[in-house]
Amino acid sequence: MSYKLITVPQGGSHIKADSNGKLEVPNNPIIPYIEGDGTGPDIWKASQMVFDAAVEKAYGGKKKIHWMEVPAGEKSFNGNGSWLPDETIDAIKEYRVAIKGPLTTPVGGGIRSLNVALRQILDLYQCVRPVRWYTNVPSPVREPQKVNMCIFRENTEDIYAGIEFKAGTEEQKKLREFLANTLGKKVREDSGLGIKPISEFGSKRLVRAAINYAIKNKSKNVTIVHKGNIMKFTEGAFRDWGYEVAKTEFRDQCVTWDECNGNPPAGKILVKDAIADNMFQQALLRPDEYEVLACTNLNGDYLSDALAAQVGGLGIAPGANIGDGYALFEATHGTAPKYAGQDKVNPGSVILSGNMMFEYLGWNEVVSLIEKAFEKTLAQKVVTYDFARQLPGAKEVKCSEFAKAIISNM
Ligand SMILES: NC(=O)C1=CN([C@@H]2O[C@H](COP(=O)(O)OP(=O)(O)OC[C@H]3O[C@@H](n4cnc5c(N)ncnc54)[C@H](OP(=O)(O)O)[C@@H]3O)[C@@H](O)[C@H]2O)C=CC1
Ligand SMILES: O=C(O)CCC(=O)C(=O)O
Ligand SMILES: [Mg+2]
Repeated sequence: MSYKLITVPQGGSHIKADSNGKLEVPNNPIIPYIEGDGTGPDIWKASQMVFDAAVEKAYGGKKKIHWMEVPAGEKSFNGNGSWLPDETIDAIKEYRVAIKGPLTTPVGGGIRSLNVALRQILDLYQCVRPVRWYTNVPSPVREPQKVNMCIFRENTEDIYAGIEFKAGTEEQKKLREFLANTLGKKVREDSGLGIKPISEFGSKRLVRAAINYAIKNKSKNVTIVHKGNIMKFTEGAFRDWGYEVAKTEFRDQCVTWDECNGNPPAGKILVKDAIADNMFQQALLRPDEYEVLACTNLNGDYLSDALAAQVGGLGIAPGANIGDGYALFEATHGTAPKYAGQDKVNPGSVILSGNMMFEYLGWNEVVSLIEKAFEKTLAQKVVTYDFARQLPGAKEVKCSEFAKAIISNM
């Protein structure tokens, strides 16, 4: 495909998929990236430095990523008048695997989230966010080493579908009148209205992905997180469809809580559920009893930041948006705008998101190099401001310096 806004790097090749959907990764893949808004450019620069150094170190020049910038967000709007050009979507589809920095979403008006739009348009239905603790990282809990969970957040539905009507508008009036006259449900005249779609298809494919991950990683349990006592036909249905997947598609591998009273036979994955508010306290009080969490979109969003806090904060919270044959890696956090341009924030989040990308590509030598060098740098107490402010004896470094320290530890 030819592009007007995007320069395709010379010397790179496409990542392809075979007829079973298995990725075929060349030694010189072209990988699209979005540097992001706010602190995005600082973090991206630092992360890219680490990725290139790790690939060079692991393969001595035999493999190399050909990075291809694709426009999105403020930089794109200022350059070409579009927040999210079609070319960006086309390029991510064409090249299959991409990585991005955070993009700003205004509150209460203005454009809808570009981050959410990318997930929906590309049908990246799994938001995968692993949460674990690293030695020396300051944490507000006594035993952060007990936190080792992976959030699977449904990424395309729920209130993120963007079906909302502002109070005082003609659309709101029509919907309110329909609710009152046809369905007998009255809401206050001055209400904003939102619709929360949760489908059987969307719920089942997310829970299926979570259970497959649990099988692959030998996890002992999968918890379906929902608010089904209050939102019976959305959150409650998510729970029921989740159990249905476990019982019908993974009968040999899973046992549900009800079937074994919480004591699964050896070798079986325990599938249980938790009402979301309880899940937040369970995560603090009994974190080691939870490994994989399958969540609706909003619950997963809230839980992501809360769990990240338990292991030190958003500065090292990685993530991936994954669909069938396509993936877009990105940190859990946003643009942290007050630190923009200061070369200050922790790039660990994007570095670890990149490491999830290398795992997805099967470049395991790079994964291991980055992981070990990252751990070693933290062990030396060389950290950015977020950890330095709570870590006695720490050496505080800038975002770029943290990246250089990781490279020197490879
Ligand atoms: N996927 C995406 O692109 C996302 C985009 N956003 C968007 O980002 C914007 C800002 O959102 P906001 O709610 O402030 O949340 P942010 O995640 O941007 O920041 C919240 C706080 O988290 C800490 N933090 C975030 N990133 C880092 C980092 N790399 N290193 C160290 N600390 C970090 C900072 O804490 P402290 O102040 O304590 O130093 C920061 O003030 C909004 O427009 C929002 O919509 C939000 C989430 C995801
Ligand atoms: O798109 C946004 O601005 C926020 C998204 C978000 O918080 C998330 O995906 O965790
Ligand atoms: Mg969030």
